[in-house]
Amino acid sequence: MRLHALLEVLPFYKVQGEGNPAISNIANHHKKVKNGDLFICIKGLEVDSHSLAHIAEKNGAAAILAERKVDVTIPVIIVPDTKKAMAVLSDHFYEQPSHQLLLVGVTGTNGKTTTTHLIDQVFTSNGMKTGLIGTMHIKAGDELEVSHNTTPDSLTLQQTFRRFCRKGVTSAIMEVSSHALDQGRVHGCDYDIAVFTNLSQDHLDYHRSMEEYRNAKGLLFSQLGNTYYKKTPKYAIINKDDDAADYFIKSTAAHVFTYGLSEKADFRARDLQLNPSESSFTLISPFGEKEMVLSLAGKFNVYNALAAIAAAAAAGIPVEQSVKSLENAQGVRGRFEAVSEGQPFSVIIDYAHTPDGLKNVLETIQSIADGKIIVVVGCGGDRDKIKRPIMAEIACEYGDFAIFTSDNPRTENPIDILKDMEAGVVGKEYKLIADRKDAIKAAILQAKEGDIVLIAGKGHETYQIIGNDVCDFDDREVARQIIREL
Ligand SMILES: CC(=O)N[C@H]1[C@@H](OP(=O)(O)OP(=O)(O)OC[C@H]2O[C@@H](n3ccc(=O)[nH]c3=O)[C@H](O)[C@@H]2O)O[C@H](CO)[C@@H](O)[C@@H]1O[C@H](C)C(=O)N[C@@H](C)C(=O)N[C@H](CCC(=O)O)C(=O)O
Ligand SMILES: Nc1ncnc2c1ncn2[C@@H]1O[C@H](COP(=O)(O)OP(=O)(O)OP(=O)(O)O)[C@@H](O)[C@H]1O
Ligand SMILES: N[C@H](CCC[C@H](N)C(=O)O)C(=O)O
Ligand SMILES: [Mg+2]
Repeated sequence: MRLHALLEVLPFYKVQGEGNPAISNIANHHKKVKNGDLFICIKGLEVDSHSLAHIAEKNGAAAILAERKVDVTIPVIIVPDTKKAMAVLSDHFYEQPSHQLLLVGVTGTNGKTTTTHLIDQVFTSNGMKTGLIGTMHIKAGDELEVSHNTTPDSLTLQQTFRRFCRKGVTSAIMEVSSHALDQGRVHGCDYDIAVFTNLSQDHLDYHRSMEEYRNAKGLLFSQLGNTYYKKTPKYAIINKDDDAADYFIKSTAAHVFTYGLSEKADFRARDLQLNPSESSFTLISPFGEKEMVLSLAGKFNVYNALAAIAAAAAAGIPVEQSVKSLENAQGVRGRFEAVSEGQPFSVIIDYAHTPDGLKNVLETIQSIADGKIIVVVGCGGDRDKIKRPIMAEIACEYGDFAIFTSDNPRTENPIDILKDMEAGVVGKEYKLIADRKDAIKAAILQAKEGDIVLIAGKGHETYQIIGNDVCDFDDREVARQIIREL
C-alpha cells in the first residue's frame, strides 16, 4: 500500500518532506523496523521514541508518523496523537480484520481470563476455530505465543487479528483491560459481544478514582453497536448483581443480556450448591431451565460460567450445548489450582491479586476447610498502593494465619510494600517474610493435617520481577519442591 492510500483514513495531518513510498508494514519499536516500514513514534511513559526516528530510518523505514518534526530525510506525517492514529492506520492497513471475526471482549476487575477461557471452550467444543487474547497467552487455533500485556497495543492487536483470519479463525475472544480502553489499544475493534464481569478496587495508581476506572471500562460498551461498523446485532452481557451494572447497561446501544444470582437476571443460577471441586445449580434462562454441574469451585466461577453461557447464547449457541461444554470445562492454570504431592493438607495456588479476588477465594476456601487456613500473600510493586492494607486485612480476617511476602516488587523496596500491607492489620497475628520462597516454606512447614495453605497473587506466573530483573519463580514448582523435601 502506498503512503497516501494508507493516510486516507486520517482526518487530518501535516507532512514534512516529500514522496509517496510503498509501505510494506508498520512498526512501533525501532528494533522491529524493516525495509519499507512506516515507523510510528510514541511519547510513552518510559520512552519517547521520537528520539529513535533516525535509527528507524537507518533500519530501512520508508516514512515516519510523529507528533512533531523529527530529524530524518524520509517523509514524516505529523498528527496530534500518534497512539490514536496507530489504531486507525493499523485497522486500515491490515484490512479491518476484526470486522471479519466474531469478536468477543471481556472486561471487569476479576474473572476476565477465566471467562474468556470458558467462552473459548464453549466455542471450540461447538466446532468453531477460535483465537484467544489475554493474560496467559495469545492462542491462534492450536498455536500459543506469550503475551506481554493482557490486551496488546493496537498495532500488535490488528496484526494478531490479521493472523487469526489467515489461519481460518472465525471468532476471537479477548480480555480488554481498563488500561487498554483508556489508551485506545482497542480503538477500531468491531466487537460483536462485550462482557462485564465485575467492578471492584484495583489500579488506582493509574485511574485517579473508581469513577474514572469504571468509565474506562464503560468505553467497551459505549463503543459497541457503533453504526460505522458491520450491521449485525451487538450484545452486552452484564453482571446484574454488580453495583455498576446499570451504568454499563445505560452506556450501550446494544442488546443486553444480564446474568447473576438475582431473580432479575436473564441468565441466573438457582439452588446453588458449592462443593470443594464443583458447583451445581439450576440454570434459568430465556431458553428454559437446566440442571448443571460445573467442574469449578467457588461462587465467582458460577458467575464466570453464567457470563460464558450468555455470551455463547448471543453468538447463537444453544444453552444446552454450552452447559454440556462447561460441564467438561477445564479450570485455568494458576486459578484455584491444587498442588498435590500426597501431603495431608491442601495447597492452593490462586491468582487473586485484588481485595475482591482475595476475599472471594478465601470465602470459597472457608466453605471447604476442615482445619486452619494459612494465607501467603503479597502485593505488586509499582501498582495500586491503596489496595495493600485492604488485602492484608482480608487475609487476616478470612484466614487463620497470614504470611505477608513479596509478589512482584518491581522497582519498589519489598520492605516498603510489606509496611504498606501491615498498616491494615493492627492487633492481628501475622508474619512478614520478604523472600517468597521462604514465606511459602514457612506456611507449608506450619500446615497440619486438614489445613489449607493458600498461595495468592501470582497464579500462573513463572517469574518474579525484582527491580528490573525477571527471575524464574513458579509458586506451583516452589510449593511442590518444598512438600517433596518434607
Ligand atoms: C502503564 C502502561 O500501561 N504502559 C503501557 C504503554 O507503555 P508506554 O506508552 O509507556 O510505552 P513506552 O515503554 O514508554 O514506549 C513508548 C514507545 O517507544 C517504543 N520503544 C520503546 C523502547 C525502545 O527501545 N524502542 C522503542 O521503539 C515502544 O515500542 C513504544 O511504542 O504501552 C505499551 C504498549 O501498549 C504497554 O506495553 C505498556 O504496558 C506496560 C508494560 C504495563 O505494565 N502495563 C500494565 C499496567 C497494563 O497495561 N496492564 C493491563 C492489565 C491490567 C489488568 O489485568 O487489569 C494490560 O492490558 O496488560
Ligand atoms: N468473577 C469473579 N469475581 C471475583 N473474583 C474472581 C472472579 N473470577 C476469578 N476471580 C478471582 O480473581 C483471580 C484472577 O482471575 P482471572 O485471572 O480470571 O481475572 P482477570 O480479570 O483476568 O485478572 P487480570 O486483571 O490480572 O488479567 C482468580 O484467581 C480468582 O481468585
Ligand atoms: N494485571 C495485573 C496483574 C497483577 C499480578 C500481580 N502478580 C502483580 O504483579 O501485581 C497487573 O498488571 O496489575
Ligand atoms: Mg486476565
